[in-house]
Amino acid sequence: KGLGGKGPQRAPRIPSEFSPEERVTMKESLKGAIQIPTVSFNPGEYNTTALAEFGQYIREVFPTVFKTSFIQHEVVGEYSHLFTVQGSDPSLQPYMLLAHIDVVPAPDQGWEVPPFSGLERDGFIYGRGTLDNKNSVMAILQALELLLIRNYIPRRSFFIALGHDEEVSGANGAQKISALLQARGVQLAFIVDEGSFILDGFIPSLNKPFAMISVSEKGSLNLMLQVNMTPGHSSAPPEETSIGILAAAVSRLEQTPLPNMFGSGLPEMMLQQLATEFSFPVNIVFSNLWLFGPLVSRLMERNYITNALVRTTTAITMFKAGIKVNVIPPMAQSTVNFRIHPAQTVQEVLELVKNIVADDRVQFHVLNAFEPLPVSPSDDQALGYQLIRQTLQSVFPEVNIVAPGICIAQTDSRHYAHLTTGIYRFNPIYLTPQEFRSIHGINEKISVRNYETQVKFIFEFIQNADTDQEPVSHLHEL
Ligand SMILES: CCCCCCCC/C=C\CCCCCCCC(=O)N[C@@H](Cc1ccccc1)C(=O)O
Ligand SMILES: [Zn+2]
Ligand SMILES: [Zn+2]
Repeated sequence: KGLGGKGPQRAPRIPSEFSPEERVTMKESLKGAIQIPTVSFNPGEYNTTALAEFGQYIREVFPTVFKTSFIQHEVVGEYSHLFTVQGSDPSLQPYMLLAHIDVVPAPDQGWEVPPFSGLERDGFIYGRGTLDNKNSVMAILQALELLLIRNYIPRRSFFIALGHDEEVSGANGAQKISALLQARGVQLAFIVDEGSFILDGFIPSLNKPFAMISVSEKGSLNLMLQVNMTPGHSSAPPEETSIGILAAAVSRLEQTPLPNMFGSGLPEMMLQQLATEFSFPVNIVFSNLWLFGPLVSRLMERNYITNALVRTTTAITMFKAGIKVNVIPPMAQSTVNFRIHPAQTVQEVLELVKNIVADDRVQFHVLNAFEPLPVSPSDDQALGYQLIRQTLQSVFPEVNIVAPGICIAQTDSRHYAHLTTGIYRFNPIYLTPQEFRSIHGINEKISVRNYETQVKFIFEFIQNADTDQEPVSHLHEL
């Protein structure tokens, strides 16, 4: 399976071995990046001082990247960065590596060390952005810097796009870079972005980690529900108030999960691929989903993470109402954030929601919506997927399970969907459920070892992508 054949004569491969000094520089550079608080608060509302400082910082720590003649660097939307690395063989279709330099806010409360300190403790570097997503920003540039120092010249061109507002929609970063590339007529072989990991301990009876490469991404719908009622004196209240009506409506939504879509796509494919790794009887259950599908589907619902894989989720995220203690509230508003399963559309979700609320007094306002992303290929012919597999095999020989999955959050890659059919969301680092909770949470941290291996992975990946071989089909014997 995978990439085959021996290509024509080419430059010798550069081994992914780093000196002790390089390893120290690598981790210190990441710490410095964490110390710059590139926080996004709201669309258009960022720490612009920090973003500008970050632009200077990468120039300082990756000087070779910035002075190499075959690399063009452009600042887009004021703070995002686009690198065009010109390969020596124009017949090879370019690809793109994505990451984002902004982070979500991190109040000090609850952190073992201040979130923008970048402190190292017990082999871990702490801080906002260590997993989401300065690790990728720095690892991509670090791997390229180290390759260039070793006189590497790529055969296949590639882009590196570093957005500055992914955490608040990507409208000024990724969307502008995407428009620029489209205007230049760029079509990409594939994209690699954040969005999944080598998952360790997510499935109770699976005792080994597995790499989940997300080949699709959930959509979203932010819906504002509003109820207007005539205001008046609270001493003679009406039977129902705008608050009561709206609270009942959102409660109905919370109590009525949208349909379980298990049976229509990727999670089943993932479990089938994992089946042989489980012991009896789980292996039998997962390899016979035609029979045990309903049982597995119910089990998936029980855990809040696997639940997010099988259905469109409903999260009531905002509620606003009332103006004074003794005034019947004229208006109540609530925002509900739906994450749409790839087997559904925005319109279908909207219809379902209206039927659940079933109250004409509730008005619906779509604040914004994004359709789920198409499923990228993960077969033997899929270059991006196969390159990730191949690189995993050499950098993580202990990880022998690779499966396609769904990204339950949204990534900047969605803004580039018209440039390629192959979008792969994968960070080459181990992640436990506890570490998953630290993303946007507290005590986000990365082990120095994990970070070094991420650099190694990208160092290898860039070289692997120089193949001119199309992935070969696996010949099945009859
Ligand atoms: C059986 C196996 C279980 C597997 C479970 C899956 C485990 C999940 C692993 C990784 C998911 C991490 C995702 C990291 C990417 C986070 C990206 C993000 O936060 N995006 C924002 C973007 C956004 C969108 C709209 C407005 C503002 C920001 C998001 O989705 O909210
Ligand atoms: Zn992110
Ligand atoms: Zn994030």
